[in-house]
Amino acid sequence: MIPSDDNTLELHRVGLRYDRGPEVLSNIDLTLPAGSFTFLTGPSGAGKSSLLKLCYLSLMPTRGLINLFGQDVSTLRQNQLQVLRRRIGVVLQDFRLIDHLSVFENVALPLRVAGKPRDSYIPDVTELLNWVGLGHRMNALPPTLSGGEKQRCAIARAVIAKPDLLIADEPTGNVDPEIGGRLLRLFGEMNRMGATVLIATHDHGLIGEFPARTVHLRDGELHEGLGSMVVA
Ligand SMILES: Nc1ncnc2c1ncn2[C@@H]1O[C@H](COP(=O)(O)OP(=O)(O)OP(=O)(O)O)[C@@H](O)[C@H]1O
Repeated sequence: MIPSDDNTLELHRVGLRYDRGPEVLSNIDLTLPAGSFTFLTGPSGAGKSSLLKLCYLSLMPTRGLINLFGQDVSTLRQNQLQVLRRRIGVVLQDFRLIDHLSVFENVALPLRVAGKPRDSYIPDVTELLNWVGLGHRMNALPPTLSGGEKQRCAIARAVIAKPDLLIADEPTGNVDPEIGGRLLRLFGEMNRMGATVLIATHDHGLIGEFPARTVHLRDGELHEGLGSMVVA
């Protein structure tokens, strides 16, 4: 399989249920064009995290089609899905940091997994950690970090390998507005470099500061919000 250069994500009439429960997502049609920036909003329990899981290929839909980077994901084998997943940067609400690795090693992990030699990435990881305000915590272990520091570490790890698709679930939930604005600029920078960006947030202040397409989930159904734009 030759991975496509088209960073588009398309969901067509997608439905999701957990086990034998009710459908938590119904008939979702969503296209994130290559290089677009989109906010996902909706009340608690509406299905935002579930929708993101479909987008970063942690779950497969129970019906409908998902096309990512030009590939129908239902036709791919596990190793092919793994190749696609490496092109996705993900920030989750529970951070998923590796407790026995330092902040530096957590952030460097995607580059290590990609086979990059350590010497080649030390400057980039150091610069990014300084930028997110974690330069002084580089050697700390995650359990000793505050919630906001963990969040910034998770964001740095998600963007270090310059992903083609960047997905974040409430990425500014634990930081003050100033840091939140700074992190959002980092997502904007990734977007400018070509990444397709999808951010789930309750933070309307953040959306107001950064006008972009907003889609709204309510009772498992998607509604289009503001107009669409690519962040310039
Ligand atoms: N692993 C699971 N097994 C069964 N049901 C689940 C599972 N995960 C989520 N759900 C259900 O799916 C629905 C949507 O949950 P989801 O976490 O996607 O919503 P959300 O919009 O992200 O909520 P929040 O804003 O509170 O994080 C809820 O009814 C939830 O109980």
